[in-house]
Amino acid sequence: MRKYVVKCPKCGEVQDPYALHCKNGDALLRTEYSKKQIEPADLPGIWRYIDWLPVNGIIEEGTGRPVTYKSEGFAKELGLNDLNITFNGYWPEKEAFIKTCSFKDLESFPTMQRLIERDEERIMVVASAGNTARAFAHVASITGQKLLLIVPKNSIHRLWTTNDDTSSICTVTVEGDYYQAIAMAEKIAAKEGFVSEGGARNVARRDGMATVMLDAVLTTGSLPQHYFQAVGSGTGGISVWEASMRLLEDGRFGNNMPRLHLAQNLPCAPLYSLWTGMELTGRCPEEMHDDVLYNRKPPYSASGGVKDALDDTNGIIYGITNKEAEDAQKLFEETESIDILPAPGVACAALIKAVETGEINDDDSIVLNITGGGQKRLEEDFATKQLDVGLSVSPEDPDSEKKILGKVSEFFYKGGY
Ligand SMILES: Cc1ncc(COP(=O)(O)O)c(C=O)c1O
Repeated sequence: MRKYVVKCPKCGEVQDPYALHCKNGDALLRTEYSKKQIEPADLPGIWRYIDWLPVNGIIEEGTGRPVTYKSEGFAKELGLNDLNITFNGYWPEKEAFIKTCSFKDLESFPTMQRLIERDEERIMVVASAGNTARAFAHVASITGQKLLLIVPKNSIHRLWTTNDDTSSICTVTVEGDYYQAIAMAEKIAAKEGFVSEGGARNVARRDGMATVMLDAVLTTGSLPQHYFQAVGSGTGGISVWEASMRLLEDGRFGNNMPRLHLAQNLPCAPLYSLWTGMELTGRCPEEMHDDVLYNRKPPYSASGGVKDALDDTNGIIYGITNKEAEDAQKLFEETESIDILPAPGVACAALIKAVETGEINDDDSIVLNITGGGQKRLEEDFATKQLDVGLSVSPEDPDSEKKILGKVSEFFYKGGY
């Protein structure tokens, strides 16, 4: 029996396991695993959840995974009795070993493993506002897979690594925002010799992020009533919804579909705007607490996308101001004694808001996804180095594609391709 099939949730047709689109429409394809009850494996990192990852082997160096623990400090501050934190980052005292300090490693490792299983020789193209690029650079520096990163110029401070060998990574910056980096990456990925990692449409990325809910539920023993996360594309929200469906079918963790509480950073909050119908104006992404949360084209209305996830879970989206996010981040860091990235500060603020508005009760079971943290903690243990930028292009430059292809040829093939 096959370990899994990739199916369209709308038309029900089984598709090629590596397909990114349904032949019959725009739905996000979904993995269906033969094994209906998950058994944690004695493997490092997220591979512990290999039963529900669309891979057959593992990358052993990928030892990071989400770690769930019951909050005391932050919970007490908010008056909550069952707040569980799923921490994605570096915090060895809690056995958290994600060395890029964000949950994007949960996506990059299974995606890379699938490329290996497919004997993929082409150059993988990744567009990112920073944390995703760092996660893909990390795994590529381990496996040696050729990687072209396309990132907005103002995100380069996030492109650091703890690994020495970065010879398989070519980095290009775009003078523009994340959307312009995505648009450029799409053009390059469509050319011969390149492969796109697929973004929200890649089941390996989503099932990798789904391990947040798997870890939370296997640690606490039951599906939570509420799940909080800061979102840009909302892919993490879709992923935990899909994980919850599998856990419901598993049958051992209760009958409760967790309610999604997604949080966006105002005023640059396209998902919040789509969901509320409210028009927002502001200088985006400059005016944000964390610009990794700005995605101008999130997968909202496609079948199996963010809207379906919210509808099915009676979900809610919060609009969070910079001040609210800053205060919440500070409170979390002080009460839990670990540094976190700015993005999860937005999720912390949403949780505070939910308590204040009565969306949740003191005794409700809650999972708070800290999507990134421990960077300061990591710097105590490891030296980090910035990735070199090979080229900078402007989206207005009609020769930008040509320049990127020239750079790639020089970087990987010494100009000979
Ligand atoms: C730390 C962190 N949290 C949350 C998000 C939002 O994730 P998504 O765009 O999948 O919704 C990102 C995106 O890059 C991130 O880096």
